[in-house]
Amino acid sequence: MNAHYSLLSLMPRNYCTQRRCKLSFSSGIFANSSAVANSLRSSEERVYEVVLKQAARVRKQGRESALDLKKPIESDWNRLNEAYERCREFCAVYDNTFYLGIYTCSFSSSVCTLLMMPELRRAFWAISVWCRRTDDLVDGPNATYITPKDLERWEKRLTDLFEGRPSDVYDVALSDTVSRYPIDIQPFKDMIEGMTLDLTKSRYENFDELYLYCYYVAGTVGFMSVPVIGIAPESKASIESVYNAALALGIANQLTNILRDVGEDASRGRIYLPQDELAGAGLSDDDIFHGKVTDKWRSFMKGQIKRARMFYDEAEKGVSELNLTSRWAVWASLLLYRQILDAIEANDYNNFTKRAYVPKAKKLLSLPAAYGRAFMGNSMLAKLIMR
Ligand SMILES: CC(C)=CCC/C(C)=C/CC/C(C)=C/CC/C(C)=C/COP(=O)(O)OP(=O)(O)O
Repeated sequence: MNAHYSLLSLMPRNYCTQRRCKLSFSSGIFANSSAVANSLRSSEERVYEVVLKQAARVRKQGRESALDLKKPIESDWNRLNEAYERCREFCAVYDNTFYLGIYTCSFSSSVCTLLMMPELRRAFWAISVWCRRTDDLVDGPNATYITPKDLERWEKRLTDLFEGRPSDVYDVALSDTVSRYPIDIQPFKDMIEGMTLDLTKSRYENFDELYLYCYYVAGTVGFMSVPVIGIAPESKASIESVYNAALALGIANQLTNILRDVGEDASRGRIYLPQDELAGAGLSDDDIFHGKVTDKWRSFMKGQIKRARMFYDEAEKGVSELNLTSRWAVWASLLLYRQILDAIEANDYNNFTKRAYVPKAKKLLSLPAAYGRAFMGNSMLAKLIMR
């Protein structure tokens, strides 16, 4: 394990890799194979390149939410308002979803959306709609008919809208959003890549593979969001560190999602848990398909939950660097989604037949807690009161 550490720390500039390495290895549960460490480096390196690319773009256009208030001609305003309104309606229909949890938050899209400024909300609606439509290609009613070729077409549409040639009303809104904020196309392309994986892959050999998948389907959302939210003008943090935290939140959310949905995914023949770690815990695919909660399973789950929490801890470091106006919403989504892990524990790790969920009352209680974190900062006192 130490050898992997030093190998990884030899890499120049790679703040992310070294930090993530700690995240992945410090619990000591995932450190038994050099193949894991080597491939871990490659996934993280790949993702870190996106962090650098995004940070360079933000540096060029400004750290704060770079809302470009250029006024289009009046008829465009109407067209745009109509497009954003359609996105809002679309999001309302998908009320229970988590995409950009900061405004959907599963229990009431309106509550968390209201925590955001109106312009930001519109941008998030547009991004959410695109993410949801992308996800629906492989998870929606037509999923069985979707081929990699269709995803290629979807990517072509994406390029078009980034170049100002939207194909439909939802794309009109997103095309406007990406022209106003320093949003790079790469996370969007990567999300499509994640959907391609969902079409072709139902097992993940090790955490390195899973990490990349989590980046594709959820870390990307963090990269799409921060350019809209913006970094607080008073923040001294590097842009890269804020993007790392955003990435960590996406990964944490997705890991939580995976741990919550083990039974549901298994019923579709999918296992998103690292195969080598399952084997290391003396578990097999069959154990998952049979869905029996044993001590082996509990102990395996404890390790997985511990790792997810480490990603949340990593994410926490960046939330306070975001623009104050949106911090509350991000805290709310973080605190809410993290509680799903507590719910899995409360279910005695039965994520085969029991869905872990956070009761409404608890969710509501998270809002003042999030408010405290956002406005009282990260002090020990705030943490104690607000947990
Ligand atoms: C921390 C910092 C610096 C910034 C925040 C950056 C943000 C907003 C990151 C959010 C990332 C995010 C919300 C990713 C979505 C991940 C996810 C698990 C999506 C799953 O969605 P659904 O499958 O609809 O979930 P539910 O099944 O729970 O409805």
